[in-house]
Order: sequence, then structure tokens, then C-alpha cells
Amino acid sequence: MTQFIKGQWVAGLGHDVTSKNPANNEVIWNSKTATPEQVNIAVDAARDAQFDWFMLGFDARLAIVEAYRTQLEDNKAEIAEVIAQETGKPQWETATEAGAMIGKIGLSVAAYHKRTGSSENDTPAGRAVLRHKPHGVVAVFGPYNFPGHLPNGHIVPALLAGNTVIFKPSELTPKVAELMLKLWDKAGLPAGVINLVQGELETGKALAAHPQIDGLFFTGSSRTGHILHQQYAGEPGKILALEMGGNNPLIVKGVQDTKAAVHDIIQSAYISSGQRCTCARRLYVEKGAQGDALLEMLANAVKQIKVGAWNVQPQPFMGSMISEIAAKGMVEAQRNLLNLGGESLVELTHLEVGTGLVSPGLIDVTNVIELPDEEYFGPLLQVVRYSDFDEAIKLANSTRYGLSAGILADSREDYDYFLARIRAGIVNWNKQITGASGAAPFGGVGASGNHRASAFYAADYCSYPVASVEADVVSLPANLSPGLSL
Ligand SMILES: NC(=O)c1ccc[n+]([C@@H]2O[C@H](COP(=O)([O-])OP(=O)(O)OC[C@H]3O[C@@H](n4cnc5c(N)ncnc54)[C@H](O)[C@@H]3O)[C@@H](O)[C@H]2O)c1
Ligand SMILES: O=CCC[C@H](NC(=O)CCC(=O)O)C(=O)O
Repeated sequence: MTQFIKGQWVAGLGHDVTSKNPANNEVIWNSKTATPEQVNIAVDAARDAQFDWFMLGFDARLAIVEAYRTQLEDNKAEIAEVIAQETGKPQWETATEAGAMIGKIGLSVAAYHKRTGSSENDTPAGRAVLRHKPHGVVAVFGPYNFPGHLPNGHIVPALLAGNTVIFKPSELTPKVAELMLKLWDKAGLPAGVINLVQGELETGKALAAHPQIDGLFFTGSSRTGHILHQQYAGEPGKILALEMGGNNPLIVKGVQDTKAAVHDIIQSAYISSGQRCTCARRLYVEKGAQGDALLEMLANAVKQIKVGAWNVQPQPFMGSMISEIAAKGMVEAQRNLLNLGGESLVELTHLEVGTGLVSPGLIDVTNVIELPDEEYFGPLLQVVRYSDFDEAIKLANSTRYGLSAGILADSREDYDYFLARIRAGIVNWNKQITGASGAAPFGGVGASGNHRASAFYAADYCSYPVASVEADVVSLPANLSPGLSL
């Protein structure tokens, strides 16, 4: 029983699907997909439950969301283990993902009040009241790389605002989604308020195209996000929030502490085996001796990064990629860059047939005339040597994406110059460009998002404002308009 519809666990009626531990190919979950008919039933259930959920009021909804937080806290170790087992990320890292899921509750409550909530002002025309109402029934689509934290970042604010939800997780991480729904169920969420439909393209398409959803909150690839955006053309009444990928640049300029810079570069490019939307993909390093020294130290450090299965001790920095297919995709991406004229500084290799384990790679692409503007979603950092700062910024901006960007530079002036010119939703100075805070808005421009930032601003896309002018009784104005007599 792996679909959760109208408060009941039911079997999928579609085709067989499995989920595998990518570090050893062992099957850890199997089921059948939800059919389009089951998606219809889930949407109907969410529609039936929505008004009562809204009318419960914020405090009653919050009490249930807080009961969910208690479930997350009580089951934190299991959540971290299931995420690790299904994604391949090491346990030290998935413990932080489970922690972020817990932290999301407090942040979403604060954001609800700060970004939405209600307010009143007396005006000459009457009492002006601002309230926010939920959109209604919303679909949440999640990615595989943060299968708990990122869907949670849509679901929690959506429920707090009074929406009901149909959640379609990544087909690569169904077990994490199932565990999340078990915890919501234990928290006492009324039937139909959240529904889970598991499956692949057929299930996702049926949900995204359903006429009875009022909004869709998506985190995933730019490719899928663009398909959804086209699908929603001509649907101004539906809210679409797209959180997509990036081809993120990091510039190094005038840094004294080379070792610290190398550390920030590694945390930017190789954490989660390069499978974060915010990961640095392109590194701009000044030509000359200082740049040569930095690259030498970086290459040595990259060669020493420990890679291994999620549960080995001592823990590796990088776990497995999500699948063998993803690992092979990275080997292919590297081959493509080499064919275009790239020069390998550290080779990315597929470490074990049948697994997603790869070693991290570093490639100098300075001589590639037309660098593909692609998000290679794995541990392969492209290095470009530059001659002057304006050239580096121009190259950094030569992407259709605009998610994260950063500069490592000891000069405040250089940072200000960069900040004014770089086009991205997350711009960091002397800090890694991964690990964004949930207390800030999180979203990109260009092909990375549609101006509906998530994290602290997720509250914004979970409701719409209602402006009212009110008086307790009907009363005549002191002066009637010219030409009126009563
Ligand atoms: N900006 C962000 O906040 C953010 C965060 C995490 C990941 N990402 C991006 O996500 C990507 C990795 O995740 P992924 O590979 O799981 O993404 P994906 O686009 O393949 O899948 C995301 C979700 O969409 C569904 N889907 C795929 N095609 C669909 C279609 N045609 N119609 C409806 N649903 C469809 C999938 O089943 C899944 O649930 C990377 O590009 C990464 O940069 C972005
Ligand atoms: O993979 C993409 C996002 C990873 C992560 N970003 C966040 O967690 C945003 C904050 C939030 O949603 O609460 C990162 O930047 O590493």
C-alpha cells in the first residue's frame, strides 16, 4: 500500500516500480504506480477536504503542523537513514536534511505571519483590512536530490495557509515520500488534506494537467519546469512556482588564504556529489602564478576527497550519485568537454559498475570556444582562466540560468562591483555558494525560476491577498456626492 489517498493507504493500480540503493543496487522498495484514475480520486479528495481545512483556522492547522514537527523530531534518525539509503548521500549529510525539515516548521510559521497574515488600518473610506486566502488545491512535485527537505518546503507553508495538497515525489525517491506521509498521518491531518501519488511520467502528467488543481509548486530540472510553464500558458488563474537548476559561476580574485578558498570551492562544487541546484559548475581563476598555485592545491584536495557508500565508517565526504545512469551521464559530460578541447586536471571516474559511485572531477575548459550552457548535475567542476575582472564577470553571466553565484575575494570593492553586475538570485561573498538559509528567499532568475522564490518567500505563493474596506453598520456619508439627494 504505497499511495495515500483520502486518508487511506491504497495500492497503486499502474505498473511495477522499484527503488534501489544506488551504492549497491539493492532493491529497497517496490510497488505499482498510481494511475491517472487514482490521481483523479486524489484530487477529488483534496478538493472535498479543502474548505473545512481552511475553516479550521490558522491555530488549529498549526497545532497539526506542530504535531508533524514532533513526529519529525521523534523519527529523525530513521528519516536520515531512509534518505541516505535511497539517495546515496552520506548519513552525516542526510542528518542535516532531516534537521532542515524540522527547522522548516518554525521558519514557515514566521514567514506566514511576516509575508502574509492579516492587518488593519483606519482610513477615511473605512477600515482597510488585508487578509490572505489559500489558493485551494495544489500539486507539489519534488526532486530526488533533497527528497525530504525540498517538497517539505512547499508542503508545510501550503498547509499552514489552508491549501490541500497532492504530492508527487520523484520516482527515484518514493520510500522517503512514503515515510513523510506516514508521519503526517500520525500527526492527525484530516483525510484528504494531503495525498500521495507515486509514479513516473504518466502520474506526473496526469496530476499537472488536472483541471481541478489551483496551483503547482515544482522543484526539479529546468527542462521539466519549462514543459510545465508551457503547459500553464493561458492559465492565468493558476499559480505556478518553478524552482529549477543552474549553471552556477564562482570567481576567485585576490585571495590571500588559498587553503580557505580551496575549502569553499570544494564545499561549493562537490557537496552531495555535485547534486545540489546551487553547486558551482564553473570556476573562474585569474591567469598567473597565484591562480596556478590555487589550482594546484585544489587539484590535490579534489584527489583526496573520500567517496563511499552512505553508511561506511569513517564517513566519506561524497556518497553515491542517485543512480548508475546519472554516474554514466557525468562520464559522458566529461567526455563531451574533453572532445570540445577541455583538459582534465582530475579525472571523474565511475568507480563501481552497477552503482552511482563516481570520483570527483576537475576540468580546465579555458580553450573550449563554445562552452555548453548545461547544468551537469554531478561532481565535475569546470575551470576557466581569466585575464581581467570584467572578462570574468562577463563569462560568469554568459548563461541562460541565474540561480547562485559567488566570489572569493579579499576586497569589498571587488565584491560590490561583482554584486552590481552578476545576475543570480543567490550571490555570496567569501562563502560557499551551497547551503542556502531557509530564513532567506531562495530562487533564481532566467531559466532557474519564474520569480516565485521559495524558502522564506514560499508563503507568498501559497496564498493570495484579499483587500477589504469594512464598516460595522451601513451609514450615510456626512456629505453626499453632487447631484444626489436622499
Ligand atoms: N531551484 C531549486 O530549488 C532546486 C532544488 C533542487 C533541485 N533542483 C533541480 O532539480 C534537478 C534534479 O531533480 P530531478 O532530476 O528529480 O528533476 P526532474 O525535473 O527530473 O523531476 C522533478 C519532478 O518532476 C516530475 N516530472 C518530470 N517530468 C514531468 C512532466 N513532464 N510532467 C510532470 N511531472 C514531471 C518528476 O517525476 C519529479 O517528481 C536539477 O536540475 C536541480 O538543479 C532545483
Ligand atoms: O538542491 C538545491 C537546493 C539546496 C539547498 N538550498 C536550500 O536548502 C534552500 C533553503 C530552503 O529551501 O529552505 C542549498 O542551497 O544547498
